[in-house]
Amino acid sequence: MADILYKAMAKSLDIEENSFSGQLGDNPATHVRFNFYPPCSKRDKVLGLKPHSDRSNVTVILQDEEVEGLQIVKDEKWITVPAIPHALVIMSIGIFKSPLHRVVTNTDKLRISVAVFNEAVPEKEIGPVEALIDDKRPRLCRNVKNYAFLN
Ligand SMILES: O=C(O)CCC(=O)C(=O)O
Ligand SMILES: [Fe+2]
Repeated sequence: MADILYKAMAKSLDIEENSFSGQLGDNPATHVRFNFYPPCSKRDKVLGLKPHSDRSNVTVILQDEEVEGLQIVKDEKWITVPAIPHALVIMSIGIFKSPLHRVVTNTDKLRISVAVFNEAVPEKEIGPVEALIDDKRPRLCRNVKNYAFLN
């Protein structure tokens, strides 16, 4: 699925279809995290997951269909991502922003989510796609290997 997303992202930027997937190679690393948030009586004091950005190239989240909790920062405010049945939340880095996000707790309902992280294997060097760099949009970071260890 990540490959389909990388290709769609490249297409939307009008660059060669394999610009992102080509960099990650044939076998990018996929990690899956199952999150379980028990009900919490101190909702105002306890977070399910503290504010963070994912280090992956793309994160796909299957949220609990009934219980909201995921929030992202937009215009310096926390906004709740709606829980839409069967919909996936997709986060990325770079031009497609990786929002700072957190999970708030719920007083009487537990919440479950599944996050799938797709990223380059450590020995693969990744960096900004050359076709996206120009005078108006200069390179913002160097190429890196062992990306996971830098985080
Ligand atoms: O539970 C969620 O909706 C988000 C989980 C998350 O951000 C993560 O596992 O990195
Ligand atoms: Fe996350």
